[in-house]
Amino acid sequence: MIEFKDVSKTYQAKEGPVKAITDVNLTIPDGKIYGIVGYSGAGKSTLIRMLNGLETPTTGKVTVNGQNVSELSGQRLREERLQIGMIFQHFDLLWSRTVLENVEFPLEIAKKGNKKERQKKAEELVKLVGLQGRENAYPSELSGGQKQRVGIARALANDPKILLSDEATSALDPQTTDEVLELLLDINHRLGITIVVITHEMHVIRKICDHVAVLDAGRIVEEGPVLDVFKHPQQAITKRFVNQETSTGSAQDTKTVVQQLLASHPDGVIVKLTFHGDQAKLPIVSEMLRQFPEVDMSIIEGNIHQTTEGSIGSLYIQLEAEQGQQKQIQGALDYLNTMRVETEVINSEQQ
Ligand SMILES: Nc1ncnc2c1ncn2[C@@H]1O[C@H](COP(=O)(O)OP(=O)(O)OP(=O)(O)O)[C@@H](O)[C@H]1O
Repeated sequence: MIEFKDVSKTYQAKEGPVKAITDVNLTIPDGKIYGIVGYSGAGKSTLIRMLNGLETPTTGKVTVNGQNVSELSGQRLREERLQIGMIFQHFDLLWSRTVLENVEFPLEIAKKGNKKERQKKAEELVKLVGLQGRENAYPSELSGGQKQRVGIARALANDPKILLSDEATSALDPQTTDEVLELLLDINHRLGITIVVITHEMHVIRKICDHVAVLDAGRIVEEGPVLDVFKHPQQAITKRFVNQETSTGSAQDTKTVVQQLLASHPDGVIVKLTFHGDQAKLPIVSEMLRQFPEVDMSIIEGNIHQTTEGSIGSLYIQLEAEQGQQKQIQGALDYLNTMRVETEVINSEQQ
């Protein structure tokens, strides 16, 4: 388990003190994939560098598996660091070494086994990350995704209990990002390793994390299971992160379509529906239309995303009914609410 207890960190810069982290309390249980999301300068790197003793808290305590990291030094700190693997945005590979030799490197540093044993271990890891056949390639001959796979294999060489991922997919294109994220998920499932993911992309959080903490100007402003945070973001900054993800078209596109629809169908009611978990798989909307046949529906925009805990989706619809049948629209909305679909009337002539 990883624990941050009342942790603050102030750097002494030339221009004066810089408060990078303020009063952070965080518990990361074993075996979970825990995301820390924040914009540039929020303090993400500082936070994870305190986990392996690369930074020490100014006040408070960081414990990893019951051990206060700042109390460690010398050999004990080196041993503790072997329990923590790390992957980086720019891979940080050794360019003059082959794939296999890069993966062997941390084993050499830790003086583990003989050459043959190290090679065997590295071969297993290269296979685990899906790079068999490329053992003798040099980093310059690999794609970005393949380089990050080498980075992951190297980070796992000393069988760490924790893997820290610092913006590990930020330099990759969307498809390669997803492939690397799938690999991290697979490694978490297969090895039971705890993964701490630092990112500025909510997509990364949604794809693989169980839990998320939102870091803003050095403080954790929101924290919880990923699905809960996506469903009910509390803080403005969290809403911004969630909106990065849950809107397929741009907000402006949706607004334009809504305005056009209202101009052409002035009786319309525009509603945003939010579905989560199993609701997204149920035929709730078709059942609503069966129960309220007087109501016509047009779809404006919709999207659905998968999280590790289930799906979350939003659908913008327009509901219309003949004169005298307006009550049916309210009935339809009430029906959706009883099915625990969140409804938000975003524009209507009746309002
Ligand atoms: N060694 C240092 N000396 C002085 N200030 C620092 C130092 N390292 C970081 N900072 C400052 O601390 C704050 C947090 O930086 P940090 O790198 O942890 O943020 P971040 O969220 O990881 O941002 P980025 O993604 O841009 O690296 C920033 O204001 C940064 O300028």
